[in-house]
Amino acid sequence: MVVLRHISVAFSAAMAAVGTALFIALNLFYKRRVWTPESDYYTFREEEEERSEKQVLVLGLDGAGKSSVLQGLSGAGSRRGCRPTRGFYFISLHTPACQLDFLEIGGGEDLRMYWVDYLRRTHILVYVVDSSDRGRLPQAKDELHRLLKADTDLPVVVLGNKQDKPDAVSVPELHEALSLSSVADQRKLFLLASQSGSDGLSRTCGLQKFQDLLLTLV
Ligand SMILES: Nc1nc2c(ncn2[C@@H]2O[C@H](COP(=O)(O)OP(=O)(O)OP(=O)(O)O)[C@@H](O)[C@H]2O)c(=O)[nH]1
Ligand SMILES: [Mg+2]
Repeated sequence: MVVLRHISVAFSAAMAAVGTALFIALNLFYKRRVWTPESDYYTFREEEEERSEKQVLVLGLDGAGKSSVLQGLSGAGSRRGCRPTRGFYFISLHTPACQLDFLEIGGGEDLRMYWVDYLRRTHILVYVVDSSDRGRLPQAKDELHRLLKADTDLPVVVLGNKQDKPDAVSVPELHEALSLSSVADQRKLFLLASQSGSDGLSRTCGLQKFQDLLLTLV
């Protein structure tokens, strides 16, 4: 009986020792996986990047005023007669909430086929229309609807640009010409008037208002 009791005590002690060792090993492993300063730092960086950099894709027919709008936003002021964008134009805006990365792709016919490829990585689409180019409004509408079909969720801000021109169509006319009423029920869609000469954007839709709207949408 005494021998059996000794064996039982020894067995219990051995089990307790194995359990403790297992507990310490698991604890160390778990801590190393989750709590090392490095993993903490990378998790923080991923969250930080996720939170702080938002992509805004800027599209529209050639000559609509995309680069001029972006120059106005960047504070550089719009250079009248700036050159057509032959590829990309990029600016970043630093706001207290996040960094807005604007990417314009040129509106020339040869570049439009690439537009849809950039929808996937963007948070908002800004579509610029020359309100005074009445002859090309149907084309601007077709290109816009092609993009809307390719991405059915993306928030969209349409800028009816060149409102300073005497022959510019009004915002309600533009709404009609671009067939926006059907779209507005399906996604977040805004139509703003703009003019992008010197401080033009701040005079019409308002730089701060435009920026605030983008920040609510990202
Ligand atoms: N009157 C007037 N002219 C504008 C306005 N915005 C742009 N422009 C002029 O329109 C022309 C074309 O402007 P851009 O900004 O180069 O047009 P874009 O859409 O970037 O054109 P691409 O790069 O070729 O796709 C330039 O001569 C601008 O100065 C505006 O609000 N009013
Ligand atoms: Mg341009």
